[in-house]
Amino acid sequence: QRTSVREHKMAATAASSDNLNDGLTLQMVRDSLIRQEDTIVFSLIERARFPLNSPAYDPSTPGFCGSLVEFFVKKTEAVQATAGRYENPEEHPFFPDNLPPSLVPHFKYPEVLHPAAMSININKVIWDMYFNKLLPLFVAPGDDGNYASTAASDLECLQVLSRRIHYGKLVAEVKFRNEQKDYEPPIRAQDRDALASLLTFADVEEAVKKRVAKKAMTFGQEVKLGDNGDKGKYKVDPAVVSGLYGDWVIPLTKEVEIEYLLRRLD
Ligand SMILES: C=C(O[C@@H]1C=C(C(=O)O)C=C[C@H]1O)C(=O)O
Repeated sequence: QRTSVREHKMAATAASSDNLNDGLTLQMVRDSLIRQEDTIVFSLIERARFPLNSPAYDPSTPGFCGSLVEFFVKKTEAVQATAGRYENPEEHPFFPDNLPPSLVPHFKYPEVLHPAAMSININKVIWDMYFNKLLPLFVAPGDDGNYASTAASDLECLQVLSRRIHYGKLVAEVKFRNEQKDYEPPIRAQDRDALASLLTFADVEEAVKKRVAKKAMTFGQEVKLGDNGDKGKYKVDPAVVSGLYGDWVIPLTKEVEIEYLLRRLD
């Protein structure tokens, strides 16, 4: 389901099409982002099976020291940390404080990124965007009592969005390597705006927004035998998905790219 740096590297070795020492190309990174769109759209569709279920977000749920969702995410992240999830540089916890250590044998992930990448985690912003802005746009109001399944679905959405957005580190690394001479002056000047315009490809962004809307139509239609289903009725509104990308996913990915580049010469 996931395309990791390791898979990119294996593909790169097979294709041997590039002279970078680990063979990573912007096209490979973009192909992974495109694949991740499928997972994101499906996760939103899964979450939309449940209504809002606001008791899951009540910050004063007795016995939980925070909301049920917070409790669920913290406990799940602790289990996943023990199983080694956050040893992978592509994974970022939402509650990084006091996570237990991994108990699985150390795997040597390829060192593609500058070490400063480790200090970048914008999951607080992603959490706030997801619960306060996005969720009310694509789930129906109401309460069906399925709070644990709702929390599990929320965590899935949060993790896939976080992975996509933090992939900006890899995007930035490849762009930096491809055009080092252009990137160095604004990095030395710590000039965010200049970096933002260097790394922006408006045509790619437009294509991403159109494609995710199309994926929401394709994956979110009612599939029926014998007729063409309910035309125009989708499990998640395609406009909400392209809005999610245009308003948050793309800008936050670029924010990660900029944060990474600012530290790239440290
Ligand atoms: C991720 C990239 O960087 C920027 C962000 C994009 C995105 O988040 O989809 C698309 C184009 C660029 O403006 C990229 O160039 O692919």
